[in-house]
Amino acid sequence: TGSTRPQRLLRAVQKKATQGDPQSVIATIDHFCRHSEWAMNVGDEKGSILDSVVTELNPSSALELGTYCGYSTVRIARLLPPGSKLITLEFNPAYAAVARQVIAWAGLNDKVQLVEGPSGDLIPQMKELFGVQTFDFVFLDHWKDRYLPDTKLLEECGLLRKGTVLLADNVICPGTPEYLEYIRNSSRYESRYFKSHLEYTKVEDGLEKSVFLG
Ligand SMILES: O=C(NCc1cccc(CNc2ccc3[nH]ncc3c2)c1)c1cc(-c2ccc(F)cc2)cc(O)c1O
Ligand SMILES: [Mg+2]
Repeated sequence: TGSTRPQRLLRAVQKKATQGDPQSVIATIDHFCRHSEWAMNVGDEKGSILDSVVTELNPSSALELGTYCGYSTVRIARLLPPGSKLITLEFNPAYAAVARQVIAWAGLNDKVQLVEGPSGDLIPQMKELFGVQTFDFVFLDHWKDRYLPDTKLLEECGLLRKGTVLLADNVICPGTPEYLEYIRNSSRYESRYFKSHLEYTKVEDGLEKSVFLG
């Protein structure tokens, strides 16, 4: 029984990145994915767009759907102001186990709460389980056919407020057609597409930024 790709990614982080230095964790993962093994992290190009959206918003409460190895978790959490919280949901226990160690290596445990389970079950429990009122920022990067149902669930559970920003990865590749159709035609959102590339490739992909209007 050999190692998995997430485990090899984690080993690279623990070998090459500086403990407590989120930027070196990000750089190590990007190098690993570019020169050793591709992995489905948001990557450096789309990651810079993610950084600018988070920096401009300066969110106190943030939600990430789809942790994977924790790359975007680290990108987001490193930019959060003191006292703010990022809740990240991961369904796959093996991914969650790797992500916990990547987040710890980056020294971001006090800003991140990783919760294992499916978004469909956890979103309705956010208020009672985690004392969340509403989210200022949501990053969608989990199963692409869950983007739309989970966005509707966030609305129904009163977890969005006027001005909440949703940022969706992979709206071109692999693609989220139903989500794009809904969000771009809904009068309750103001959306903008940020053209980019699929992580570590020349294939087109992009991020859709949508502001909830209430
Ligand atoms: O599919 C993707 N990511 C989602 C994903 C995928 C697998 C497992 C999980 C398990 N995690 C999970 C699931 C359900 C969940 N519910 N609540 C939380 C939660 C968490 C999540 C993806 C694919 C590609 C891609 C691949 C190949 C290719 F050629 C081009 C592009 C690029 C990306 O950037 C991607 O993000
Ligand atoms: Mg993605």
